[in-house]
Amino acid sequence: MVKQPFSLKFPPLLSLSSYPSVQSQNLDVRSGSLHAISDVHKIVCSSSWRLLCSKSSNITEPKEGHEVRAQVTVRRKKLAVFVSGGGSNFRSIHDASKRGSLHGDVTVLVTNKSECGGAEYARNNGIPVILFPKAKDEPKGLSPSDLVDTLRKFEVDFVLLAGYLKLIPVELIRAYERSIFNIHPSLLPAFGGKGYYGMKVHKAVIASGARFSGPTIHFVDEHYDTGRILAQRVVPVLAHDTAEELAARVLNEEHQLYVEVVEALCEDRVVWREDGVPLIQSRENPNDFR
Ligand SMILES: Nc1nc2c(c(=O)[nH]1)N[C@@H](CN(C=O)c1ccc(C(=O)N[C@@H](CCC(=O)O)C(=O)O)cc1)CN2
Ligand SMILES: NCC(=O)N[C@@H]1O[C@H](COP(=O)([O-])[O-])[C@@H](O)[C@H]1O
Repeated sequence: MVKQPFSLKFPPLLSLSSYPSVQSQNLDVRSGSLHAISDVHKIVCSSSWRLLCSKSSNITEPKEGHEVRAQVTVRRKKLAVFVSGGGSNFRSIHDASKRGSLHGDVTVLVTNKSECGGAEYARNNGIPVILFPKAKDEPKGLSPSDLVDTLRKFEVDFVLLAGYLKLIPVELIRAYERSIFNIHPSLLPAFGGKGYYGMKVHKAVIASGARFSGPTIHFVDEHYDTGRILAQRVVPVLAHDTAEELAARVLNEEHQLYVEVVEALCEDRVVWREDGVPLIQSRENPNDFR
């Protein structure tokens, strides 16, 4: 679950102890010197930040103008990805996990199309595949509460929808509060909702005369595409674009954007502004949010 590590009041207070997955005993900080701790993520704190740490740590207040670098161990996250088609976003996320840029692992794939490209890729990479919901003509399948129980057994932290075309049931929404995300191929709230998926989205964008489009990543709530927007990228819609050309341009940005967002999720860098808007804290500069 995306916790509220701190509310964004300036000067922002970074309370490590509010990071649920932080083991403060791994905190070993001296101004200017860092000790390598496996799976370490550095939080650079300039003097404008006050680092409130758990009692057991021995952080000293930064001298004026000094940087304090805190190293904390963030627990590696477990990811469930939901697909219905080719799974190129799923593969991008899995690639980032394998190359080490993403502090998490895809531990299970969920699909309503057991023979789709994403499911085949998962089976070829040793990732368990779960069918949900079953097709009407299939004998038995998981109920929504069975699905929740199964994801709990896999100790899933975040649920990532990537081209999944069925409505996520409210049981899962409630069980994974603020922990289910979706990527949509338009600049929501435009061109979203029931009936807007795949090429239908790009055809509607072109027909509308819109000059820009791009992917949106948002929190998932009970309705299609109405959850809080977390990240977007913009691409031009060219005068003579076909839907396929626009789709390819948007998809290229999707692959990069989803990896960036999931990296932030796995490093506990998603925070909530006081008005309820979620923000992503920059990995390089903790004073930078977008
Ligand atoms: N509870 C939620 N479930 C899902 C969401 C969501 O935001 N909340 N996002 C969708 C993904 N999506 C857009 O990003 C989307 C997918 C499918 C549809 C749609 O109209 N589906 C058709 C059925 C299509 C099919 O079975 O082939 C329909 O429901 O009639 C709209 C938007 C994933 N789930
Ligand atoms: N409304 C949902 C929707 O249209 N999702 C879109 O399906 C495609 C899946 O591609 P992929 O299977 O190659 O990741 C992606 O373009 C994604 O934005």
